Amino acid sequence: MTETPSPYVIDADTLSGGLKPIRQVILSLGSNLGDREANLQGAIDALRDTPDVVVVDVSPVYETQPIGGPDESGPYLNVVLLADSTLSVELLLDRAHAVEQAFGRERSVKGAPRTLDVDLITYGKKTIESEELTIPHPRAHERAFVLAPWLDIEPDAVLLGHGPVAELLEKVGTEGVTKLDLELQ
Ligand SMILES: Nc1ncnc2c1ncn2[C@@H]1O[C@H](COP(=O)(O)OP(=O)(O)OP(=O)(O)O)[C@@H](O)[C@H]1O
Ligand SMILES: Nc1nc2c(c(=O)[nH]1)N=C(CO)CN2
Repeated sequence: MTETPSPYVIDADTLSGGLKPIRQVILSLGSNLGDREANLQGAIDALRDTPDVVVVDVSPVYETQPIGGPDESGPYLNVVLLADSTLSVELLLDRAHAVEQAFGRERSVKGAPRTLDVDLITYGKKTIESEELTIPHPRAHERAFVLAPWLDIEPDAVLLGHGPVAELLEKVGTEGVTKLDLELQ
């Protein structure tokens, strides 16, 4: 007797053939050197131009006092992006670094003023701990410059391993973090 394949049984090979899961990712962008607004807008444009990355929302712009870094560091402009992506987390980090480079980012001492910083805050519900990458970002939970703009675009956001972003921001406080009347696209 020959067996006719059931049309209702999903073939796992077909599913894995080229189909990759879509992850919701949160990215934090910061600039405290040069034309800060142009740097952030350029970075958003570059991320929008990235294949397999769809920028879903951009937070309002915040002006924030620098955390760490040399004494002469000036204030940052910070935004948070919500995006959907089928890129692997490694490719996403590569792209983040390429975008930083394109905007003249120089890597000198840790925390030095920078034209552009792109941090991966979360990548779906994944936790990752490798030499190059820690996901969720290990300092996101204590950074009002990440939490405040994130909360604006995702009021019920939860930071994996730490809890609701609204509660984290309440703990950290919003001193030194000012929402500007400025929206980037
Ligand atoms: N979640 C992450 N997002 C971005 N970079 C990360 C992450 N986890 C680890 N890294 C690694 O951190 C390295 C240093 O990043 P970077 O120079 O932007 O640090 P920083 O912005 O000065 O400080 P911070 O890490 O506190 O934001 C990167 O080369 C990258 O490999
Ligand atoms: N206000 C502010 N401070 C920072 C920032 C930043 O984006 N904003 N980024 C840092 C390294 O990622 C270190 N300190």
